[in-house]
Amino acid sequence: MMDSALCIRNVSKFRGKAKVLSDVNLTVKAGERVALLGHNGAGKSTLIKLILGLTGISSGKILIDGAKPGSASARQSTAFLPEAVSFHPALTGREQLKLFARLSGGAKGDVPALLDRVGLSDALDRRIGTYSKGMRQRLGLAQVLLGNPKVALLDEPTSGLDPISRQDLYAIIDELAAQGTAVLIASHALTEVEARTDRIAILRKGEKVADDTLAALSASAGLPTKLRIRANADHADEIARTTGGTRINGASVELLCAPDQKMHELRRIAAMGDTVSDVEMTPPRLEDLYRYFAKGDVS
Ligand SMILES: Nc1ncnc2c1ncn2[C@@H]1O[C@H](COP(=O)(O)OP(=O)(O)OP(=O)(O)O)[C@@H](O)[C@H]1O
Repeated sequence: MMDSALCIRNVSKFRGKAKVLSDVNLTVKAGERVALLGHNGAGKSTLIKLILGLTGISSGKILIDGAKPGSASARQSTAFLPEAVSFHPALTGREQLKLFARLSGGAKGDVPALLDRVGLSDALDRRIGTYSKGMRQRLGLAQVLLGNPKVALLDEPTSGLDPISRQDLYAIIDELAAQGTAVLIASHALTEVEARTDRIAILRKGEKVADDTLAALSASAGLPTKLRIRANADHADEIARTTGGTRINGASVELLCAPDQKMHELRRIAAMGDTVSDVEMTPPRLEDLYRYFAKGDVS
């Protein structure tokens, strides 16, 4: 556990008398991309503030590459991209990155190549005041890349961006992880993080209620897979009767089956021979899992 770039152990946080984080454990290894999900007020921002050393831990421990939050070493190892990153509007993208490199001491990199990498080469010498929100987020990520941090904390990095900009941003996040940075992404954008992270952690009312790969969370939640069976000719009624499924239109039958029943059902459908023309399988999505874990459907 201690070899993780980010290690959060039994962390609790009180705000006055209210316990806003309760005994949270979370680790992120070098090169790992972990999504931090949770309802409004679940404690995501508080956890990020604790990692950044902006507010004190009530009990437990956080280590960033072995260093305590807020220490010079931890600050050197950590990068933070807020939801709406802001820079001095009078600086150009090139000036901002050069300034950041100088202020952060060790950051070295080919600034024009980096701005090209994040799709800002045309805006290199334009004032940031003229940048769109997506351009500012890209510049923020360029800054994160330049710092080559051990841990990157990204708070809703794609909020308010168009679909192409979102994809571009995730490609840059992948690159950040590939260079060995441990990436923690706080987000409400379930579909995005489903495809672009290695692990999902879910907070509910300050407690971590899930932390695993999507596949493992699906297995532990035991949520059903949807099978849609398409009938040949007019065999839909017969298929519905045999499987106990529901007719959803003239030619198809829908059936929900538990994970341990899936293979059994598929064999049964295969045995129906030519009455079936096709079967589509839809496993539970992160949205279903999120509802299960975050909304308290856990029994
Ligand atoms: N400075 C503060 N003083 C008192 N209570 C606070 C403070 N900041 C946050 N809280 C409370 O702590 C709890 C967790 O808030 P937090 O902002 O961490 O949630 P979040 O998961 O980031 O929510 P969102 O998705 O809305 O950003 C909430 O009940 C909030 O009201």
